[in-house]
Amino acid sequence: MASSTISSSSSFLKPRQRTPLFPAKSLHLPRPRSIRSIAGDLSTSTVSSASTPSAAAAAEKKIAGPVEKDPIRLWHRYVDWLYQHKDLGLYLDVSRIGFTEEFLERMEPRMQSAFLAMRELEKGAIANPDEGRMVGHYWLRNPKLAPNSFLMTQIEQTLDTISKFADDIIGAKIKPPSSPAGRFTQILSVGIGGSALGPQFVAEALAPDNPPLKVRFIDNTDPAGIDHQVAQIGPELASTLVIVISKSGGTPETRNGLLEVQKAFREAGLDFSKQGVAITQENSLLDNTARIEGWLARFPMFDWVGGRTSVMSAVGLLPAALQAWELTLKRCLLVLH
Ligand SMILES: O=P(O)(O)OC[C@H]1O[C@](O)(CO)[C@@H](O)[C@@H]1O
Repeated sequence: MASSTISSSSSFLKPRQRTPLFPAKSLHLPRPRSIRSIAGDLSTSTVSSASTPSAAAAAEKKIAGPVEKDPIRLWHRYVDWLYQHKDLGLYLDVSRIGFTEEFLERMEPRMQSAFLAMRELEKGAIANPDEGRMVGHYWLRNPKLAPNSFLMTQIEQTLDTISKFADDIIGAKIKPPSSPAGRFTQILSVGIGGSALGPQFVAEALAPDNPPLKVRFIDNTDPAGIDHQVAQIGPELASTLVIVISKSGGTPETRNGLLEVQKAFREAGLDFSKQGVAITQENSLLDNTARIEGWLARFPMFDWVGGRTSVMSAVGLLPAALQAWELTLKRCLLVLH
């Protein structure tokens, strides 16, 4: 989501003479609902901010006008208010929602302050005050949007490292030490919640039918589930790349999965460190474990990327690259951007 698109609302939402409220790409399409239910929501939000029942009723009148029934007036309202985003092929008809002009005027300052907050957020404001963090996952899709050159370089260098590592794994320049296949054939992804959803999305939605490395997931702490995955891998454990993903690096469920997998490696007489990869924040427990044990590779998870929005970080892109998603990583970023 580029700043330029957040703030440039005016060309998209009619009427063009009025001050537009909804910017092109910040609109979230509601589920199809009846006009009355939407108008009802508007009334409810007003009621909650009004102090007395009569004040609430008055405010309700101002915000939610009657839904237009007259076909000519409705047509003009439609022409005025049809929202079009030609690039996205998106049309949204808000004309049948019973909002009034006064409602729009009252909302304008609130919307402008929301846009301002969004612009600030994109420029790197601390948007997560509890943890003192920026929120910048969209910089991953276009590093030039990052608020400073350090972050931009960090994103670009990580991309290059992911590309090279994936090429080396697929091209068998980096091999598992004891595999009869002489190359990695499987990925076992260990991580839960936000650290599993991105790789699962990539595997389900983007990977080709027969990727060079097939992927399996340990995404909860169920011992039977973990055993099941390990048993299904069987002798191919010797050619399995284990990617352990945890932003915090300390999630107990993920650590349980890791310990179980490491036990399976020991029992099979395999050296886990030659097949283990960590994706985590620098200096986390997982990062330190991987560094001290000398794992095959470590990739960063930036503190300004939330788990559930991490698919365009190493969390999603390393599995994507290893499954040879047909586009190169940079092209894929371009497409998603
Ligand atoms: O990536 P981490 O730090 O292991 O965190 C995993 C946990 O964090 C979340 O992604 C978000 O809180 C949860 O879904 C999950 O339980």
